[in-house]
Amino acid sequence: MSAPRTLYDKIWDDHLVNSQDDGTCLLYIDRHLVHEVTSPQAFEGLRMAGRQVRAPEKTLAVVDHNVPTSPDRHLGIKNEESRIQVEALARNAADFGVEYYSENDKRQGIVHIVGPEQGFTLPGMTIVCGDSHTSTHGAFGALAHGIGTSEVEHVLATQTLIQKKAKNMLVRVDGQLPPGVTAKDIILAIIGEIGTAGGTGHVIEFAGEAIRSLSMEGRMTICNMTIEGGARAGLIAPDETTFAYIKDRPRAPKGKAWDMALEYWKTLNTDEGAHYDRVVVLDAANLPPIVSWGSSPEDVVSVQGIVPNPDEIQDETKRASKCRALDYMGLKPGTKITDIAIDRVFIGSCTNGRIEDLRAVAKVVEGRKVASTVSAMIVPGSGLVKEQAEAEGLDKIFKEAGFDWREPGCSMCLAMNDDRLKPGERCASTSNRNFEGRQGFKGRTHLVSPAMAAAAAVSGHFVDIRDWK
Ligand SMILES: CC(C)[C@H](C(=O)O)[C@@H](O)C(=O)O
Ligand code: SF4
Repeated sequence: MSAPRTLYDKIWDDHLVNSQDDGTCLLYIDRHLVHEVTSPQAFEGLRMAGRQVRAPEKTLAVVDHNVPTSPDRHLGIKNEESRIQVEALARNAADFGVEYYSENDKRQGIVHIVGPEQGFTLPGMTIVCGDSHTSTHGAFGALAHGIGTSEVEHVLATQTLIQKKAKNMLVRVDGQLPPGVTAKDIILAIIGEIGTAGGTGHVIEFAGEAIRSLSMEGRMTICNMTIEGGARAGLIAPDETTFAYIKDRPRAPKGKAWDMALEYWKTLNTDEGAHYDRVVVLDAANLPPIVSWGSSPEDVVSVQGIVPNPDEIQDETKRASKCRALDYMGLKPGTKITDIAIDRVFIGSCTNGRIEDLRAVAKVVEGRKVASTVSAMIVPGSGLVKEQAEAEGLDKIFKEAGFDWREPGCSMCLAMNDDRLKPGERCASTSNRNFEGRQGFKGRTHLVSPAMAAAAAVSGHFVDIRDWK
């Protein structure tokens, strides 16, 4: 009998091409997603060396960060820098024979929403993208790493990646989530607990009853933000929920190939007695809706809580950084979270820009109006999410409530396009990062779930979604 292995160990072993005495390994890569921000130099490197893309059929390119989300974008991208980046990806994809979704293709969207949607992301695979939130794909039981531009070039040229094996960490979430509490609240609570460096050097596997009960969309939200907890990747073992999501997707295996794949996928779970280097346990039943108050995703508190007082922090450096965060956020210790008024609402991103997120928003805002003091936008994560939402009439609910209904892209998640906060503006956002300037120079971001963002849009301040009638 071989030693019991974790899910991470198994995927790793199945992809190991070479391993050196110092731990340096070469991994085979099954899927490579490419976006416009981190790929131009990589393609340029290939061109200069006279090399080809080794496996174009395992590579998929899509524009997301720089695309405008205004309805007139088919008329062309006005911002010159953005236009140049987008055009470069279109040209590189054509030159190297890589499939490409332009901003006018309805399959276009945020790279981490497009991969799963197309069935390009499958269990047991190694998946890379020049983007930190590649961890999202771990929701399918795939080992998904964000990589840098020089690694993008390496994968394009060789379909392999140089890696050292990470440690195994288990985050088990027991019990059932109370009504109104979501996957977003689970992951924000976990990061609050372990800190943004808590997962450093580890791949985190999420397990437990609460994780098993989540839809694929919720699981993607969890794995998406694993990277904010410092981990190298997030993983959730595939199960019937996973297989049902994948079946009949355009790129999913069909017929006999499906049966064979399914047989393999069912082996993708951690063996009884396998060793984890670290284990964290959380109880879902005790989780409240969570709101971030600072400029790091670990700065979180219950919606029923108050802005914390940094004076109570022992460590001097940490105290100084939290004081700075409060100053940046324009908040005073002791302020009730529900007393914080907001100016903007952003619903979207690869964390929470999928159809279930939009349904959750529609449920909260149907028949109501966005507060007169708030400007709110909803940005579907892909053209297919947009199409589905419109087929269900969600766009009408949003527009009647006073939301701006946009075209798909990263949008105000990171303000690399026209969507951004003005200095001092305070935003309830369903995205994953609240760093200084993330949503615009001097913009103030509070990370929340879609339902919490929707309720804040209507109320003009944070409210406890559990009290929503
Ligand atoms: C632009 C890109 C490289 C970046 C990332 O790596 O995550 C972005 O997607 C982000 O969310 O900050
Ligand atoms: S939506 Fe935000 S987090 Fe996701 S890839 Fe785009 S910029 Fe990065």
